[in-house]
Order: sequence, then C-alpha cells, then structure tokens
Amino acid sequence: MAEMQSMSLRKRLSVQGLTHSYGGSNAINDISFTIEPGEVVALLGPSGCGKSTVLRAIAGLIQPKAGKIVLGDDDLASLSARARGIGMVFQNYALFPHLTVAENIAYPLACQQISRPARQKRVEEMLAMVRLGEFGNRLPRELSGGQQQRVAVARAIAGRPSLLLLDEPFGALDRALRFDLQVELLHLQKTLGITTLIVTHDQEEAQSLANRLVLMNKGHVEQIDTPMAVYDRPRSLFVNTFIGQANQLPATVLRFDNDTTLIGLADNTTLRLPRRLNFTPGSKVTLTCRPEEVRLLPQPGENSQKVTVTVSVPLGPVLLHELKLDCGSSLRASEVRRPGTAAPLPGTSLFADIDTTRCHAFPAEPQP
Ligand SMILES: Nc1ncnc2c1ncn2[C@@H]1O[C@H](COP(=O)(O)OP(=O)(O)OP(=O)(O)O)[C@@H](O)[C@H]1O
Repeated sequence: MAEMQSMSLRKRLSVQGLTHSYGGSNAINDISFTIEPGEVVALLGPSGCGKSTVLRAIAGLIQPKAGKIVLGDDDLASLSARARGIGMVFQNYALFPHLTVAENIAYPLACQQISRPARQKRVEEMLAMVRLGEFGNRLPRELSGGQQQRVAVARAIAGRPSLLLLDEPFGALDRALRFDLQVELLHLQKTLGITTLIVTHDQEEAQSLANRLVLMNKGHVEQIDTPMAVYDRPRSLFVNTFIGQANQLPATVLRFDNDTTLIGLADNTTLRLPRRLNFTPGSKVTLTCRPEEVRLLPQPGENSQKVTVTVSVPLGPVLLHELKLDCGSSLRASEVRRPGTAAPLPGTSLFADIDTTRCHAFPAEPQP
C-alpha cells in the first residue's frame, strides 16, 4: 500500500473558460473551476446542464471550442486522451465482456507496456482493494451489477492515474448498494489520494462524496462551494431549490428599520428579517425557507403565519407537513418525530413560525 501511495501522483486540475457546442447553441459556456491535489469535487446539476460535456472535454473525448484544461503542469490540449493519465468510470460499466475480471483490470496496464509479472501483482492488489480477490477468473456477466462496478473502479485506478473521472458511476444500481459503493469509493479515494471529479445528478451522492460541489445550470456554473455552504448560503434561487427542499413565497421588500428588513407576503401579513437585504423598497422577491426552518405552533408567534394543514406524512424519522397559507401559497414544514408526536388532522388550523434568521431572498423571476 505504501508503494502505491507514493506512486499515485497528486495533481491539481484547473479548468478555465471551457466552452463547447455540438452545433447550435453552446452546451457549456465559460466553465471554470479547480480541483486541488487529492480533492474530490462533484459536478452537479439537472439533466442536460452540460456535466458530461465537461467530463468528456477533460478526458479528451471531445475537443472543446474554447478554454484551457491543465492537469499538474500539463496543458491537456497537447495530449491525446490516452496520454492524459486519467482513469474513468462510467455508468454502464463498459467492462470488456469477453475478458475475465483480472484481464479487464490488467488491460490499461498492458497498454502502458508494464511487464507481465508487475501487471499480475498490480491486478492482485486491485482485486484485494475492491474486495473481489476470489473473482479474478470470472467473466463480467458472472458478476452482480455492484461487483461489475467495483471492477470498473479497479480498472480505472490500476494504472495509477493522476485524475479519476466518474460519470454517474453508481447510477444504475439500487439505493442501498449505491450507498455501500459510495462508502467504499470514499475509503479508496482517501487511501490513494487521487484527485477526483465525479459527475452526478444525485445530490445526496454529491454531498456524501465531495469536498466541494460545482453546481451547474443550463451550461454555466451557478456556485462552487462546500456541500454545507451550498446548502446554508445558496447564491441563487436555482441553487436554493436544487439542493434540498425550499419553500418559495412571493414577497415584496417593504422597508428597512436599522438592521432589519420588513417583508410583505401575498396575504398582506409581514415578516421581519433580522438583517438588511440588498434590495430597494418595493422590490419583488422570492423568499425561501427550508421545511426544517418552519415550526408549527398552536398559537401565533412573533413571525408566524396562519396555516391550514393539508396533509402530514411520516418520512422515517421526520414528519412532513403540507400546509396552505391564507393567500393560497403552499408551505412545507418538517419536524423530527419523537415518541408521542401526533400528526395533525387535515384541515387543522395552526401557525407556522418561520426562522427568519435562515430565510433567503432572491429577485422574483419574471412571470411567463
Ligand atoms: N453528441 C451530442 N450531440 C448533440 N448535442 C449533444 C450531444 N451530447 C450532448 N448534447 C447536448 O448538450 C447538452 C449538455 O449535455 P450533457 O450530456 O453534457 O448534459 P448532462 O448534464 O451530462 O445531462 P445528463 O445528466 O442527462 O447526462 C444537452 O442539451 C444535450 O442535449
């Protein structure tokens, strides 16, 4: 293991101004981010936002229209896909069906013209690492989906790449297996310290695996931050609603008093935010708060709105309440279930107390 660690070169990846189109309009536009040596970064965003295009450009599978990709000291534009020293794992396994597990893992080593005994030793190390020591002689079709994906990971890292690219690596697997493999991959990545970029549309996968997230929308970057910062301090309404759940309330900035902002809601009630927002009075905004920041009370509180319970659903450890404000807007509240927590009956009138320290306000999006 010590030998392997010393031989895996930790390199920094820098992507600057990456732009590409497949013909018409740009699929990705001016994408810039860096991954520090040994760091795991997740590219996250809705379907079609350009995640795989970024990955393909880094891997050398497409030639971008503009931009610079540098790995360590190498400008990748001058290197073929094969010469880039990148390990890749894609969703659909893509193991060679006619080669055994051991031969699959040995394949990139043979391409690097590594001697047969060294190859064999490395394959054994890899098989042990992904806990498939007994499976070297099997064909891919004789393995389960999760095992096949572990072989794909072993094959990707066997050649000691400086960068690991994972494109929806566990997308085809069921939830429980996906979680197990994520934990395994995290352990492997920490042991080897390979700089890693994972593409996923599964935000839980991204948050559990990555040190930082690059959030993409419609071909551009919306925010780059740690998973917690993205959740707690979203820079746009898109990020706020894409990561986790967020209630959205149409509102108007009424006035500022010292360090507070008075916000008017659609039902003519008001909320006082304990900070000055960067809007002019009269601005139309979308106010957001997460369900866990809304507390249900039997009596009105300081920042509470009258609500009617539509339905309450138990989701494992929490109870999720769907509520209606008097103005017709919907609101969700969640509370941790304790022994004796009872779900209110549909139609019950209660008061929703919003934690205004945690609310965000974004410019209202123009109505279609
Ligand atoms: N080979 C191609 N030819 C033409 N257009 C393409 C091609 N590949 C991707 N696109 C378009 O480029 C845009 C970005 O696609 P891309 O596959 O990078 O998105 P993605 O975020 O990875 O999506 P998904 O999560 O669905 O895989 C999309 O609008 C897609 O339709």
